[in-house]
Amino acid sequence: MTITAGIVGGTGYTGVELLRLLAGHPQVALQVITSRAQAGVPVSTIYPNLRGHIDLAFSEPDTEALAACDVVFFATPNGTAMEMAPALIDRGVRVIDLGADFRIRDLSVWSDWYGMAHSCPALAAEAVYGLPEQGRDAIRRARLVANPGCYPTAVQLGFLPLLEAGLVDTGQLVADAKSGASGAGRQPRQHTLLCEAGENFHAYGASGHRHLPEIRQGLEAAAGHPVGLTFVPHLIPMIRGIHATLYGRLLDPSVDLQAVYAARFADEPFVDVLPPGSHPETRSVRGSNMVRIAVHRPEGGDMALVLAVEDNLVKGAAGQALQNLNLMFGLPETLGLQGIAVLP
Ligand SMILES: NC(=O)C1=CN([C@@H]2O[C@H](COP(=O)(O)OP(=O)(O)OC[C@H]3O[C@@H](n4cnc5c(N)ncnc54)[C@H](OP(=O)(O)O)[C@@H]3O)[C@@H](O)[C@H]2O)C=CC1
Ligand SMILES: CC(=O)N[C@@H](CCC(=O)OP(=O)(O)O)C(=O)O
Repeated sequence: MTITAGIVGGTGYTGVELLRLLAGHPQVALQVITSRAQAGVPVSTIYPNLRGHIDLAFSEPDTEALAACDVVFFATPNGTAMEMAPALIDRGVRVIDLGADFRIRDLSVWSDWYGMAHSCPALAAEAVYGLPEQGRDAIRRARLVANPGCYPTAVQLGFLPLLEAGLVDTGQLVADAKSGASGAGRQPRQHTLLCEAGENFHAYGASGHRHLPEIRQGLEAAAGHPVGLTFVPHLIPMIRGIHATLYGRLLDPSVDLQAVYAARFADEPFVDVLPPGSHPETRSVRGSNMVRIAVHRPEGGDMALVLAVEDNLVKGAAGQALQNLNLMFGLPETLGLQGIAVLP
């Protein structure tokens, strides 16, 4: 079986990462790749790493061409997929949105954070949140998958075992997360210039970031009740990678956290629970779809401390999107995703 795929927004960092991964997937044939600014230009002219692997040129987004695909990925700014997805889904195309248009169930919350009205509420209600480790059966059946954000993937996976088993005070969760600059996308912006981001380190969005409601929604589903979460993102001077440091006050400090995490993720191909005492490094997942997690219980307190690392462009975006495609089309979940991280 060959699945035909299209990508809307192929020149951004998540789009090109998707191209790299699809080029190595044995059962997906890329048929359409769009960019308005680069229409007509061969993909390999912009991204020479794909020379000899992707023999296509960028084209203008065109519903007719995209409707001939089995699946279409949107790697576009927020607000684009919700305009184009309904026509494709009506034509029987399955859609995976790497942006945030379909991630939040409460559309008034979505509008507050994303600053626009939602143009297709019925589809938003139908969309399935694409975090396989929390609900892969619904993803298998989905016509429309909302691929999680990069921070939400690391933070939710890190907290899930604690919340599902009711082990922590869910009123006071803390997620302190650091991202490389590729998380801000390829559009030139002052704060990601080398001279601004290099040799520099700072928090941002400390009073509120748009990933807060997305993370909270997933954690509340895991806990079964409302949770209190403080989420503080930071920009660190590297290109790829997210490191999340998560804190939760244990209700029973004698619990064996290592055993809880090992059991919860034992059958997950893309979550690696490290041995006791480990400190995961972002480079241990660079270019791979793996999340590596270590759990600690620091001396002198009752805090559960979880360290989680991922590549924001792979498990945090394009890799997870391909994992979702595999589920949606009944393929082995790991197909095309078993590349080993690049280190150093
Ligand atoms: N960077 C990251 O780590 C992560 C990003 N994401 C999300 O993935 C999405 C893409 O991110 P990223 O790759 O960084 O994005 P970029 O902003 O770097 O790229 C955007 C792409 O979308 C295309 N595009 C822009 N506007 C439109 C439009 N109106 N219609 C059709 N195509 C359009 C652009 O091409 P052109 O303008 O030439 O058409 C370009 O190819 C975003 O929603 C982002 O929030 C999710 C997880 C992680
Ligand atoms: C470092 C950095 O700037 N990261 C981005 C988040 C990454 C992202 O693109 O998230 P969405 O998919 O939800 O848009 C930010 O904080 O805005």
